[in-house]
Amino acid sequence: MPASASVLVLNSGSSSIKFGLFDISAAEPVLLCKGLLDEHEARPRLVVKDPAGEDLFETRREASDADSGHLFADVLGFIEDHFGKGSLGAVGHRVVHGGPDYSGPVELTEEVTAKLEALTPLAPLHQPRCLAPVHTLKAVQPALTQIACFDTAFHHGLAPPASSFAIPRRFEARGVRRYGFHGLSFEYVAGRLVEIAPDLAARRTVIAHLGNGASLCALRDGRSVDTTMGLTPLDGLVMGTRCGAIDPGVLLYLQQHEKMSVEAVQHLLYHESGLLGVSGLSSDMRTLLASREPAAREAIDLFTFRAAQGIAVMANTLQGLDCLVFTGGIGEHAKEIRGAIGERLAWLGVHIDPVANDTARERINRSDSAVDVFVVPTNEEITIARHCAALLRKRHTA
Ligand SMILES: Nc1ncnc2c1ncn2[C@@H]1O[C@H](COP(=O)(O)OP(=O)(O)O)[C@@H](O)[C@H]1O
Ligand SMILES: CC(=O)OP(=O)(O)O
Ligand SMILES: [Mg+2]
Repeated sequence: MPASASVLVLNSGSSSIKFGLFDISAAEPVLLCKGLLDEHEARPRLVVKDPAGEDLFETRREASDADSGHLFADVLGFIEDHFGKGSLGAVGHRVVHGGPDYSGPVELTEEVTAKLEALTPLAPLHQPRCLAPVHTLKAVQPALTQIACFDTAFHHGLAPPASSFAIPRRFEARGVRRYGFHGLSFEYVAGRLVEIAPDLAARRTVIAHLGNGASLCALRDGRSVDTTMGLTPLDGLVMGTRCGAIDPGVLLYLQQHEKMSVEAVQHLLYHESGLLGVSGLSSDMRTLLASREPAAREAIDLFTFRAAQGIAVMANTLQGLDCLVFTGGIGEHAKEIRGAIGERLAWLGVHIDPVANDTARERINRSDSAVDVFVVPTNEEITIARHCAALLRKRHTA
């Protein structure tokens, strides 16, 4: 491989840290290997697989190594051993919040990194996890180019009224508005839709990204015109441990009557709510689907009720619905959830074919469905690799 021809992509989500190494010497990035940094086990683990999913490498850290940052350095070591010294041209990071200033990828200088760290109160579950590896990798290889790609960027064109909150306007001027997240996923899925169903791609589409975090995006002409997450990734749908949209009076009540501190309310809403809070069992949809506990069923019902409700709201923004796409861990794998959401939306002309839904091979609607329904596996990592490759090329030709 030519020197500096690859990009390492890190995707730090709320429940997982995934990565991919891409060759960017051709127009379209090619996956060389992928992996997972697993912090949930007693000893943090790094697993690297080839593009087909066969194991290439695995290492574990001591339990005392509470900071899994060392694992990022292990990834660099693996790349040097396997692909040669100097083969890595840059690292691309998924950064959840880009704030008002960033509508596209940006190089992570110290100034930019500090600016993004200041946004931590707006994404406390994600922003520190996204930015921690920037420091670790800088300490190991100070000369390495690091690039941030934002969840918020895809929604940068959101305009009032979709982007506005009904509070005095002076707050909007200070950046208090709907930003929206999961943009790297929506961008990828919108691109795939152009390939799968070119006649539909410009039409009224809702993409349902249902993972540990969950949100909806309404697209017209492939662009975001509304979304369920807001200033923070707490708004909108029921999530693994997040509450989604909630009467803001509840927050006041918890502070005034339950005497909870701001930090305690933040912890409750980000870490203890959602599927976990309602079921009292788990934030993981697989566990809930396998459970016979009534509380698990109640959590699932609330999840599908609110997802269907949100899709109807997005359809109203679009003044109709032509196409519905499921993605994310739950959207791609949980046929029961897709089926239940479809049933709640039958009045809107959503009719899912049970056999196609079982196999989840792209199109899953019945032939008499007014709405075309698809399952499209997301790929935030390749979206980041594409952005990094474009930025590096621009820098080269500048
Ligand atoms: N086969 C499956 N059936 C049902 N749910 C699944 C399945 N596989 C993954 N999930 C769910 O997907 C969610 C994680 O989604 P994912 O998009 O991978 O997370 P993240 O938001 O961390 O990127 C979990 O709730 C998990 O239970
Ligand atoms: C923004 C967000 O909620 O991301 P994730 O689903 O990866 O937690
Ligand atoms: Mg995710």
